[in-house]
Order: sequence, then structure tokens, then C-alpha cells
Amino acid sequence: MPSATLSRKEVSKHDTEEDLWVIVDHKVYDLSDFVDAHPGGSVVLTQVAGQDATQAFYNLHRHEILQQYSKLCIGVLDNELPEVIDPQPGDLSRVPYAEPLWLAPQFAQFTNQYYKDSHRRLQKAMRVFVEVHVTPEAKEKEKDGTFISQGLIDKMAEANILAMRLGPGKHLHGRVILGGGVVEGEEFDYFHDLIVSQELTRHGQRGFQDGNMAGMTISLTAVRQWLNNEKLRDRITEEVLSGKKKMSLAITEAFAGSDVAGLRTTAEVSDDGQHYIINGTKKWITNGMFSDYFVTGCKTKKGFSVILVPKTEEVEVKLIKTSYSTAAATTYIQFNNVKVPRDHLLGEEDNGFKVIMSNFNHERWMMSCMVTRWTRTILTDCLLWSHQRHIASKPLIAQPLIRHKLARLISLVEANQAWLESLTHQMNGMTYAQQSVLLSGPIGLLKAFATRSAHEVADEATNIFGGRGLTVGGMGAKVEMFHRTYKFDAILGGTEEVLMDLGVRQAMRFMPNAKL
Ligand code: HEM
Repeated sequence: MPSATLSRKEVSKHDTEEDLWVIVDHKVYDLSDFVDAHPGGSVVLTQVAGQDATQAFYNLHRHEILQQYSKLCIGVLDNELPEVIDPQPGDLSRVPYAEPLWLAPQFAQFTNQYYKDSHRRLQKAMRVFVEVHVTPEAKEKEKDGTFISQGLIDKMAEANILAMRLGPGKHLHGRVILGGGVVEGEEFDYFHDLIVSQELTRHGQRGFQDGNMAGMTISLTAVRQWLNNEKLRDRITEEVLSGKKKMSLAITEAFAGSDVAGLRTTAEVSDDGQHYIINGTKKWITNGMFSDYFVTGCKTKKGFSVILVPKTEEVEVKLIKTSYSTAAATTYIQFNNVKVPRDHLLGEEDNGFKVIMSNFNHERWMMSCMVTRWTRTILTDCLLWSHQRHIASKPLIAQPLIRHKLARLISLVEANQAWLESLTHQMNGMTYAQQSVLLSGPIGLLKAFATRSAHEVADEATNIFGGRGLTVGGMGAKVEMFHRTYKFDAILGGTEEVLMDLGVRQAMRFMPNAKL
């Protein structure tokens, strides 16, 4: 911050379009050379030239604009101090409900049954990493639609963030996480996993969020668990976790969504019995454009099988445009006589349903982590906006109707986080196989409830923001993005209808012979 101290009287002398100073939060900005470039035009700036424009500024801009344009600041007012919090990378928000309860600064003095010191250290390190390295690229890529850079992948690989995204397991043992001293790979549990997922979501750039190795996160888990050839499994794990190779999950087709029975891609055993010959198409494959491996669902002789297919010339990829950014690299794939060694099979031949179903658990749980965190980000924007937006000299929050809407949003966000933490606690005490039997129903119900909540949050947040909730960029940028793209979470990994049905059917498997 410039050290010059200036008086309000001095500022008031710079009140023309050619010589234009304004005060925002006790700091003085020289906008003389910026007037013509100002996206809001010169007229509005001339109207406040030489004056304190704090309220006008915060009615129309996000605070981050001041950070971006900090070079325009020429000094502070004599004997006055800035009052608005200027968040720095890694900071926790003091806005009520902006952080989950265990993390909220107001609750810092109380212990929490789920989170230990290593969770707090990991959260801190992840927040700094994401805000410094991920968020700037996320914003850029979301806009221009290009794919994640190898530079960022390398940084995440080096910090072992890619490895953490698979969840707890042997693949983390001995790894130095985020430079060391944060959490040991051996003690990494599902609460650490939850933190990684939630911190990676806070930037709110939905297409990039999926472009950021989501394909790997939902497919390498299956390879780790089910690829029978251990040597191959470990080589591929290393290639992918080091960021050198990329992977995606290729199940859905134009002919069938999550309805595995309707898939048409075939894998036939070659005449010499050593290979599968794969033919068919896949659609909506996240990260497919830059993947080197595809964990692919195929029809085999007597059923359905999952096969790891390396990218070759016989695998053709085409970009699909969806309502979020092409940064997600959503892909249409054609397999045209692709020859794959038979040891690339996951699990047993014709028994791939088991592979897919057990793999879904972590994916759906992770999506619940993410969408719950994202709804909290939207709630935070709504709370901030209701405070800083003034209508007829009163903040929006002065209206009972707005407070009522906020109460509903808070309740939904907190309910989802609490349910998520309760299931995460259960996961920590279970094996992968136990989770498959006992938790696939509850996790399915949680994801469906989280995305139903997102639906309501998107609706109410857009109403609170009005026109700004419909504008790409500006005050309502996050709300607009959320409203346009929250449905991805409601559909990817299983639709709400399918998951709700699954949840109740799973519960019925444990129904005793009880009577009313
Ligand atoms: C430090 C001083 C300022 C800077 C750096 C600045 C910068 C910007 C930027 C970057 C935008 C585009 C926002 C976006 O799309 O995200 C914008 C929009 C705008 N600005 Fe400023 N601005 C400043 C002061 C002001 C003041 C004092 C006023 C009014 C009195 C004003 C009025 C507007 C208006 C009306 C818009 C368009 C907002 C909309 O479309 O909703 N600006 N400004």
C-alpha cells in the first residue's frame, strides 16, 4: 500500500475527468488515466470525482477489483485506516457460515470430534496452494475454454495433490505431501480427502473444476482397486500420479447413460486369445481430450466388463460443447478396432458391474463434498451482497424476506455438511468392501439431497442478486455460474432420480421382518 497520506480536502481538488481522484475505504485512487478504460464508463466516475465513493463502489464491484487495480491507489487518508477486510491467500473468512463450523474462526477455540491438527494443517496448506496456483488459472481457462496447463499438473503432482485425490490408501504411503510436515500419507483419512475436495472447489469455476483431473480422480481409483496385473497397475499409477499421463472414465454412451445394460461398445477376444478388440463410442467423457488411458465399459461375451484402454491411433476424440466451459474437455470417443492386451481387464470378465458400482461410492461422496462447498460459497456471496447492496438507503438484509431466504440457504448448507461429515466418519471405520455394501445407498441419497439443495440455492441466490445473477462477470459472477452449471452435479455420477431409488432399494435389503 502506498505510504502517502492525503487529506480529504486535497482529494476534493481532483474533481475533473482529466484529473480524477476518488476515495474508496479510506484509500485514495487516481483514476485520471483509467477513466477511458473503466468498464462502467467515464460518466459515473466523473460524478464522484474528488469524493468518497466507497458505498457507490461496493454497490457495483467485488472487492477483488481493488486488489486487481491496486496500482491505481496513490495513498491513504490522513489519520484514517481502511475498514474493509482485504483477504490474502490462505485466509479464513469471518463471514458467518462462510466456513464449515469446524473451521470457522468464531469456533476455533472449541475442539471438534472429527478434525485433528493434521486436518487443520492440510486445510491451511491446500487453501494457500489453491489460491496461489489454481484459482488464477481456473478463471483464465474457464473463460477461454482451453485445457489445464501441464505446469499446474506438474505442481499438483509434486505436492502430491493428485495422489490425495484418490482418497486414503497405500498409494499415499511414503509421499511428501505439500512440501512435508502437513500430513503423513499413512495417516491420511477420509476427512483429509474431504478437505482436499472442498478446498479445490472454492474458486467456483465449474468447467475448470472438472477439467482439473476429475477424470483421473474417478478412474484411477478403479484401476488401483481392480486391475489384476499388479506390475501394470503400479506403473500406470505412477505415470498418472506424476502427471505425465492422464486418465478418464469412459462408461456413458449416446445410446445409454448410466444404464450399463444398454451399452453398445463391444470387446471381443482376438483369435489368438491374447487381446480384446474394442469397437464402439462413448459420450460425455470428462477430460477425454487429453487422456492417455480410458477406463472403458464394454459388452463382453456374457455380460459387461471394464477394460483399461490406452490411447492409440484407433481411438478418436472430439470435443463436446456443454453449458459449462470446454476447459472440462468433455469428449465424444470412437473406438475403431482398438487392440488391448487381456491383462488390461479390471476385475473379472463379464462381472464389470461390481467394478463400476463400488467405484461410484468415492465419486459420489466426492461430488457431495464439492457441491456442498460450492453452495457455501454461493451462500457467502448472498450474505455479503445482502449487506453491501443498498436500496433506498437500506441494505437488502434489512428486509425480512431476504433474511428468510438466507435462513433457508444456511439450513441447507449446514444440513448437507453435517450429513457428509457423519458418513465420512463411517467411511473411516470401514473397508472398501464394507463401504460398498453399507454406504452406497446413504451416499447416493446424500448426493441427491446435496444437488436438490443446490437447485434451491441457485434459485434463491439468483432472486437475491436480481439482474446481476444473470450477468457473466461482475458482482453476481459466481451466482450466474452456479445457476448455469449446478446441474452437472445433479446428473454426473448418477441422476437424482436414480440415486434416490438406489438409496431406498439398498435400505430395503436390510429391512427386517418387522410389523407396525
Ligand atoms: C478504484 C476505482 C474503480 C475501479 C478500479 C473500477 C473498475 C471497474 C471494473 C473492473 C469494472 C467491471 C466489473 C466486472 O465486470 O467485474 C467496473 C464496472 C463498473 N464500475 Fe467501476 N471501478 C472503480 C470505481 C467506480 C466508481 C466509483 C463507480 C461509480 C460511482 C463505478 C461504476 C461502475 C459501474 C456502473 C460499472 C458497471 C457495473 C455493472 O455492469 O453492473 N466504478 N468498474
